[in-house]
Amino acid sequence: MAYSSSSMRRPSGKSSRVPSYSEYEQSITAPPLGSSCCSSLQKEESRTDTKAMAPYDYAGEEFLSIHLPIYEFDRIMLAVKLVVAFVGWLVVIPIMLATSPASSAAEGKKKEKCSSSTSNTTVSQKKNGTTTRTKTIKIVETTKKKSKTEPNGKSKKTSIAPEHSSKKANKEESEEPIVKEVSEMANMLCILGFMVTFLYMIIVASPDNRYTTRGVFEAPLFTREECDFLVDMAETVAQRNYEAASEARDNTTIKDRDLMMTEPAGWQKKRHKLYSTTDLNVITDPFSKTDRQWIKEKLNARLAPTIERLYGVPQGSIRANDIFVIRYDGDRQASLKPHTDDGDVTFSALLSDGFTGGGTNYYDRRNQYYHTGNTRYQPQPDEVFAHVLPQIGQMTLFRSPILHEGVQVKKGRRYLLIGFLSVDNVDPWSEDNESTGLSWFASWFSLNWASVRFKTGYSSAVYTNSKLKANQDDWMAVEEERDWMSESTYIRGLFIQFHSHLTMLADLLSTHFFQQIVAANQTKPYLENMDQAYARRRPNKLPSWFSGQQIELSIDGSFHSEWSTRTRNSEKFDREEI
Ligand SMILES: O=C(O)CCC(=O)C(=O)O
Ligand SMILES: [Fe+2]
Repeated sequence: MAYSSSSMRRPSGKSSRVPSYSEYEQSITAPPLGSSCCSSLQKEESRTDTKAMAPYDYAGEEFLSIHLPIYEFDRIMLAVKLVVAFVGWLVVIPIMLATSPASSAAEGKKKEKCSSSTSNTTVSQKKNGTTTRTKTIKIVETTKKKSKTEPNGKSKKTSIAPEHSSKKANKEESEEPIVKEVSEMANMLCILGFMVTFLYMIIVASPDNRYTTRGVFEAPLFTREECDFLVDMAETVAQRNYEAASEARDNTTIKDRDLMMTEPAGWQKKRHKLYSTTDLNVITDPFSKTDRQWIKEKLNARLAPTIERLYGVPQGSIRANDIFVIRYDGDRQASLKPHTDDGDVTFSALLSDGFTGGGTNYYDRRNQYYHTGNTRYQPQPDEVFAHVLPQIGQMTLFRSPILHEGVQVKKGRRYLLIGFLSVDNVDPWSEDNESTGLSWFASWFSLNWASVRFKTGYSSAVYTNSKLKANQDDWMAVEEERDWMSESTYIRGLFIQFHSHLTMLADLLSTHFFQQIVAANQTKPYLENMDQAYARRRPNKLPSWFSGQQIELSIDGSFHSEWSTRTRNSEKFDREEI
């Protein structure tokens, strides 16, 4: 079975409206499954330039149980629809709505004179003794002097031309302009109509929103054996932490040493300030270089292409804010309250089974907005739109602003590998903030993305402000360091308003759904397929899973801060070269 055979690309019975795919397939020659290149770690030399690759050549496509958008094609269609909406609302409909002045022919002539001598801005007219503001658009109809003129002064044969061409028309002696006018009210309605259409298309009809805002997706990430391996890896790291904490005398040499010594020993308990989990971060906790390499290769081969295919973002635009293993125990930390994550996309892979309870609840927050004034509104159980209890090795992928909670584990242990990911429009590691190739439709025109960026803008403004205040005696005097964002509380206020309103819009307008994109019983062949494809053709730009965990980008794409984890561990970072 060749993985890229065209008949396998789409599940049978699904519409195939994608001309671009046939081109993609022609450019791919795939060795059959089971050929020798199975280890992604050993086959670096077999990787070839990916420039010839199709943008959405996704190895696991044959296992998909849903029809994913063809982003390039759909975005072009969206752009075409936006242009049509623009022309329709702002040109065609105003022309259709334009009427001749309802006044007498003589008055009409007077008006013509007036209009031809003024630009197409608003003018005032005296009507019944009152002054009314009129005419933002004028449409000039020209007629031959000698042509038959109807009693109402309208020409039988008319040609419609915008007002700016009236000069030309006037030059021709034989022509006499008749001005049609669009009332201010009709104009406003057209502009409003365009704005509503524009927002509808961007919010609801864009592939980047339709499939991503409030959808929760499930797909395989690890085999059972790999999950066991990861759990062992995490417990070994915890053991290392515990030993180091035992040797240390107090909290000064090891942060939160006392907590580290409490059960489960060696696990962090206060790493996340607001919604603390019992966890181990792959960077700041002592995972070995081999451990990290192993995780990185799996994420490169399986997670990155899935995110790219699902959300329509280039792999090089993905950067992890935080990747960690989390542990719930029925008799210790057993749950996590409803919250949203710090990033654009979250992945969460289940690494264990044999526990009771657990799973993740995803909330539809729409009701929350109807409880106006109740800022402490608690999400209600009936607002859960998905309770996801996957099989071991399966991951869920969702946009981080979706409200979710870790459901209480009643008995046993539940381990997860979790990542909060950012999708960047500039490459933070390039010298000159190079573009990552992220489309506008997947970024500023995507409600979730834009909403998260505005939050980043807010925190970067607050950060800059507080840093300057802390570091400078007279911070107001440090002209060159102050930036426009840190200057104004209004700007910061605006950022936070944009953030919460865009999140609210996405909550209100998006379809909430859960979708298993690859069936759990396909885990083995699916993962093999993904690994082989990765071994054959590694993309030019890969996500930044590790180094990216320490930085934040400000809204304009420049670096704005380092996480304390980086600051505390800079030596280790340099040494490990991750
Ligand atoms: O336990 C879960 O499934 C959710 C965990 C989570 O949301 C988090 O760690 O941010
Ligand atoms: Fe979370």
